[in-house]
Amino acid sequence: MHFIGIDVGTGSARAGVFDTGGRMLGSAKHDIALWREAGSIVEQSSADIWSAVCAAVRGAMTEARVDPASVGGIGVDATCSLVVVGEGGVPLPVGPSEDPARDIIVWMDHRAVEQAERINATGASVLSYVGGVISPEMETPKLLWLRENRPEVFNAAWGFFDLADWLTWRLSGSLARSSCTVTCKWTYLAHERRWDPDYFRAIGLRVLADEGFTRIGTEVMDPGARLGGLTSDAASALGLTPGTPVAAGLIDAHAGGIGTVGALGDPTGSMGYVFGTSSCTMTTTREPVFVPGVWGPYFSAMVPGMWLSEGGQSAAGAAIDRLVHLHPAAPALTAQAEAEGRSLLGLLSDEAARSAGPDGVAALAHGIHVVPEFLGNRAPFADPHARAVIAGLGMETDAASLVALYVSGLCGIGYGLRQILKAQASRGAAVERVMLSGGAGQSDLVRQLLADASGKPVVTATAPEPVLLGAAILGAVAGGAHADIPAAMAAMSAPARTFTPDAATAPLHTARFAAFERLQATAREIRSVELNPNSTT
Ligand SMILES: Nc1ncnc2c1ncn2[C@@H]1O[C@H](COP(=O)(O)OP(=O)(O)O)[C@@H](O)[C@H]1O
Ligand SMILES: O=C(CO)[C@H](O)[C@H](O)COP(=O)(O)O
Repeated sequence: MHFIGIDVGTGSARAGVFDTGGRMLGSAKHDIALWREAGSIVEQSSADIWSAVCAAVRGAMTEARVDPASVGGIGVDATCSLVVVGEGGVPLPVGPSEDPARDIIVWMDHRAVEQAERINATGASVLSYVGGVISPEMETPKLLWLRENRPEVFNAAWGFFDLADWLTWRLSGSLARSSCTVTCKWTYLAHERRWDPDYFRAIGLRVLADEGFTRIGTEVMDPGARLGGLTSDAASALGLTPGTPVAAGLIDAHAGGIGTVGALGDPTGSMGYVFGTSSCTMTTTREPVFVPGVWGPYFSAMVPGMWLSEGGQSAAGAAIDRLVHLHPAAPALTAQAEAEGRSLLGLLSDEAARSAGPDGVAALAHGIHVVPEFLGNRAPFADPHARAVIAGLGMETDAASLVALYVSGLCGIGYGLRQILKAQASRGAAVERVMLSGGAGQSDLVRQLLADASGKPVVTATAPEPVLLGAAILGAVAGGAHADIPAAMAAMSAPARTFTPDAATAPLHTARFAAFERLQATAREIRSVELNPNSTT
């Protein structure tokens, strides 16, 4: 039997065909469109994503050369973006472009910062299950924005979906939501199996409670639960067999967690770290752990029956990309990388590995320090207004100085991880290791640097695409090949290599981490002075 995993990231849709042991037999990837506009607006199209998914599944099946009749289950993960559709799934325009094709407010869209602030000011009790502070990246502030700014669209909407739930609806016709999506992004209380109507009434979304939550989900299933079978329409679009089991889905980061944290047995000692456009830290606990500024604790949001604490940064791979493009050597090195069939970041990673001397890679940073918070701090400060800080730049324009900037940015990502590990450990959620996945964590240089900067062993998976594997694990459980998610994780995932923190570079990282925290705190202080100029006199 075979299983298909579908992973919709920010930049592309991927699909992979796996066997019961978790071996990937074929995969394919298709880019997806993204519109950015002033006002922190970032939008996508569900129709475009659906075509990319269909093309990716067909491509993966062709490469795997397996019979569609042998596909025993399909699992899906996607970014936690908000899809807004009218009756029967007709796309509705979520933004000022009025383009109905643009029916998705992307997770990183920060248009609802003010709504999030107002929601936080209510002090509603559900907030203690999102780290104490709701983020503008979550869905209820975005729904409130829609209601206040585009009431005709809000009123006309037949359904509001997290992208993974929209995809499982498109595949199976089931309107059931995943306990992952609604718990992490919509304030569903999975530990009590209910919405809190008082919350919706208090924040200005009374209508959703009054209508019995029909537009945001009345049936909630654990990830991996069988939602139904592939509809004939979906089957013909994907080239698969109608009736193939479809599983309740996951947010993409959580699929990365499922694809990695069970590889060494008990998931509670291992933090899943998904390093893609954003970064996500996924920590599983048996009991709820309340860490201010770290999202959760969420029940049954990743491993069913367990609790999850989720941290990370809104811009991670995207922050490194932005950082290196600020440097004057970036255009020439991009052209060189393209001519060599590499990406600029791939070239910089190779160059850093080649140039590192006995003092280690971090020494290449040459006194440059970066707090890469271009899109705010998700955890542990839950501060969407935070911005990046770069200290120590000179007039250099050569390739070595660009490598130095790249390495400093990666160190900053690692120190952000260290800060989250520290905050969680202080509340009783310490972990022994970090299980890495995501497109930005593919090079050994990045892996070692993350271990050195965070101070924790970094473990990679044998799966070339652990996020896709996590999605396929859902399909395997829905298809009955494994009894439950822990059994499927044990059978389908395995550790590959461990990158142990290098003791020789530990003092340098300790010093750089102190500088990181100092710069971060200073930037926070400067912002507060700007906001209250009279407070210093
Ligand atoms: N060598 C590298 N060093 C740092 N970041 C990288 C490297 N290679 C890729 N990235 C970053 O990884 C991200 C893509 O990862 P991926 O998991 O494919 O993203 P997503 O799932 O969010 O679409 C991009 O933001 C890119 O800048
Ligand atoms: O918010 C998230 C998880 O809760 C993710 O960061 C978001 O879904 C985007 O993921 P990616 O960086 O892999 O595209």
